[in-house]
Amino acid sequence: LDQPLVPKQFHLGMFEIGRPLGKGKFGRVYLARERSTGFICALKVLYKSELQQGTGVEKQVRREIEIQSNLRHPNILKLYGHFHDSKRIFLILEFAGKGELYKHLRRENRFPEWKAAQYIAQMAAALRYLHRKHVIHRDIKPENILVGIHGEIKISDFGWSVHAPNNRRKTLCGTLDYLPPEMIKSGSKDNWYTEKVDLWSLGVLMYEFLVGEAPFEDTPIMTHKRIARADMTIPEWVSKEAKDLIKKLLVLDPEKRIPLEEVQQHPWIIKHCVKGERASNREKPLK
Ligand SMILES: Cc1cc(Cn2cc(-c3c(Cl)cnc4nc(-c5cn(C)nc5C)[nH]c34)cn2)no1
Repeated sequence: LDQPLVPKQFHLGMFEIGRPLGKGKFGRVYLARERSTGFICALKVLYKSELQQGTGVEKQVRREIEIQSNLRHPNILKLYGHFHDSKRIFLILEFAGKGELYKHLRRENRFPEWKAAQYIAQMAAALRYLHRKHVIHRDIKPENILVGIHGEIKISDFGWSVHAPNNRRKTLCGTLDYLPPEMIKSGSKDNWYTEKVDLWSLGVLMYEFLVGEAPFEDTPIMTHKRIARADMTIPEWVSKEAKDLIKKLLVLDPEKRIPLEEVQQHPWIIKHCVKGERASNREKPLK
């Protein structure tokens, strides 16, 4: 039943459009309801005119559709279908009831360790699923994560994801903060790299959840330098288990980064996420 939008041919008349939910570089997202079933979804509207400026964004949207349509995981935002008219492309997306994670992070400044650990555990599960399908997300950051009605996180925006191995250069747009050293290193023409890039970004994400700012946040030049040297300091008030996991993810050599299976078994994750943990060391009852 979780795929109620069965028809293969969708068109705009099938939907009642509700309030705008957000906007991105190339369009907007609206709350929408499919008329015949009452199914609530998020309709992402992209304007072809803005995509066709030869920036390769059109290929990204095609890749986003191709990749995300074939993914089914509780921590990955579902893409149910797509259609277009003369001027616009429409993506029918799962509605995430609690919106964009980065807004929660900005509002709360940083997350308590139990919440950050649950989010990182869910991210690790979603990335394991992606990597098993040889999909590298390549753009893991708070802005690309949504929160479902039960507080679970959902990776969205597969515009930058690719099927490994890939030697497409990632043109730099947006923040440098999350780029791994192997992607900013100049020199080799082919940016050939592996799923390990998502492990680095997971480490940056974990740091930002706990500290409230990214580990290499600085001027663009300095961020570049600090990433290339993995030059970060972790505040002393971060628990030693959390420090240990961050240091095992933010490793310059991609091959030496802790694998996702070991992330899920790490003491910091077990301490906060495994049911049946002694209540005494839990600030918040597990659901
Ligand atoms: C274009 C464009 C805009 C964006 C960013 N963006 C994503 C959403 C969004 C999606 Cl795709 C799915 N479910 C959502 N639920 C919300 C939401 C829920 N609450 C309570 N408040 C909000 C906001 N937003 C959702 C909106 N904008 N990406 O590409």
